[in-house]
Amino acid sequence: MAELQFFTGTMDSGKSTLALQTNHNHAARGRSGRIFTSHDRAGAATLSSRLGLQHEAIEVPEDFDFWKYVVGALTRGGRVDYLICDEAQFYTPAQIEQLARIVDELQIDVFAFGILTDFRSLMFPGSARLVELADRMNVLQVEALCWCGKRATHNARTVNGVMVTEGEVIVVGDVEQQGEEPPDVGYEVLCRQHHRRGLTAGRARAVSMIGEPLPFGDSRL
Ligand SMILES: Nc1ncnc2c1ncn2[C@@H]1O[C@H](COP(=O)(O)OP(=O)(O)O)[C@@H](O)[C@H]1O
Ligand SMILES: Cc1cn([C@H]2C[C@H](O)[C@@H](COP(=O)(O)O)O2)c(=O)[nH]c1=O
Repeated sequence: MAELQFFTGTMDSGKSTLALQTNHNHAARGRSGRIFTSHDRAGAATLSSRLGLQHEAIEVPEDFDFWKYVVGALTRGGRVDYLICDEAQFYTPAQIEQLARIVDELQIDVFAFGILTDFRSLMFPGSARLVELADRMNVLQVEALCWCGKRATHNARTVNGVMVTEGEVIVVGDVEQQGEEPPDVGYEVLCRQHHRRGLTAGRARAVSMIGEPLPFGDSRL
């Protein structure tokens, strides 16, 4: 039986790497797949992983119709065994419904990868529909970590190094690496407590460097 599977985790938890590995393993067994993505950091029509791998992909704009695309490919005599769908948080709920229909009516496996919540910790509409419709939901095993060492569960956005909670939902960007200058718009993965309190690594560092003795010790961070 074909399945709609949703692989989710914070930014930088290995989703795109897993998407490329999944494609590799299925293709190595002679299965024929199609790779889709939307707004990848590496540019349009590319699925890229921070481990350095990348693959050509089909870009998914808002008006793209998965059902029409797959039925068209099959009608022209093509073979489609599975779909890899990266950055699925950016797909519309209607597109997620098309993916579920492809699984049910065409018996084609769909592997979708994406983050669950945006920088405000609200679900992306596409991810919410995936949670509602997926046969199986898998949380990535490699834990991305908050600066405090706890498992990171939330994606924070920073503008000039300061965490923000207002702005456009879609802004392509990357997590900052240690020691790097903060970019104009960047992201940082945090535990819930530090996301809720707006306490990024940079702010925690600044607070702990204030000369005055802290009334409650470091525990207030
Ligand atoms: N230099 C590195 N050495 C080993 N692992 C790395 C390195 N750089 C990134 N990674 C791994 O790659 C993961 C990010 O992979 P990626 O597929 O781009 O994530 P996602 O698609 O979830 O944002 C990191 O969590 C880390 O485990
Ligand atoms: C939280 C959040 C993220 N984005 C963007 C930033 C990146 O370009 C992608 C996530 O990619 P990754 O492979 O999972 O690292 O999403 C956004 O547009 N809006 C947000 O709120």
